[in-house]
Amino acid sequence: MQSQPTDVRERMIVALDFSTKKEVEQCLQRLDGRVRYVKVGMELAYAEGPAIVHFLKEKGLKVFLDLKVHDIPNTAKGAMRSLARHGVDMVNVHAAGGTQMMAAAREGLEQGTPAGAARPLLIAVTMLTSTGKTTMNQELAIPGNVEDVVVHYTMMTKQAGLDGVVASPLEVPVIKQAAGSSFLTVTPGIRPLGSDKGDQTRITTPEKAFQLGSDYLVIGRAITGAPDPAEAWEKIVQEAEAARI
Ligand SMILES: O=c1ccn([C@@H]2O[C@H](COP(=O)(O)O)[C@@H](O)[C@H]2O)c(=O)[nH]1
Repeated sequence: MQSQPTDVRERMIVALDFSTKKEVEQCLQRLDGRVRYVKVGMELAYAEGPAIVHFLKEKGLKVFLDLKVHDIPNTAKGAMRSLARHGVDMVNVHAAGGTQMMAAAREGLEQGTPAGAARPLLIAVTMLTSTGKTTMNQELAIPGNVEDVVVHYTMMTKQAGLDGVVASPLEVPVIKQAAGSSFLTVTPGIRPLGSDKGDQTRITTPEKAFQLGSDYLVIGRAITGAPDPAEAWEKIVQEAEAARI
């Protein structure tokens, strides 16, 4: 099992939700060497392909390739085998694909990891942070509380041999209680005080997310959409450090 880095800067993953390499370059320039871990999601990966991952790795950044694989086990396995070749640090699947699919994904990732290289971390999305109880109950037809479903998916994920889960920071205490403190939690839904909630539902502030025990915070628009991204980054770091996280 993995342990979290001690420096908060290494635990902040900036979501590069852009559609061109140029926008990525501009954003990194404005962050002026601060960022250490970035997330490449579907928008950027589909637009720029694997070259964008190699570009970011050459800059010395850690890369979470957030493609949320969700398919039959054989296809998920093949997808992970291919993704492993690109030298990323973290990849993911949807836990809703089931235990068999997640175990197959892990197998594919192991097969595709080049000899001598470390296998990328493999985590599973529990319930998207944009989803609230009403949507989960009525549209997805999943009864109960979001927290209980997140814990259920977490235990499936652990059983399948993955390294951790994606969830809201609000669920981190129950995840750690159920799966153990070393089971990784990667948490989007981060909103500094006064920032726009947008399409997210299960949110909290960066400071609170650290206090709740999130291993990694995924932060997109609060940094990339700020008038001064470097200032937004520094404010989060300073607040975390002031709270002695
Ligand atoms: O449950 C999930 C899973 C992934 N995400 C991703 O995180 C970022 C969040 O961006 P913000 O701008 O900070 O809202 C985004 O790339 C999502 O695809 C998530 O939000 N929730």
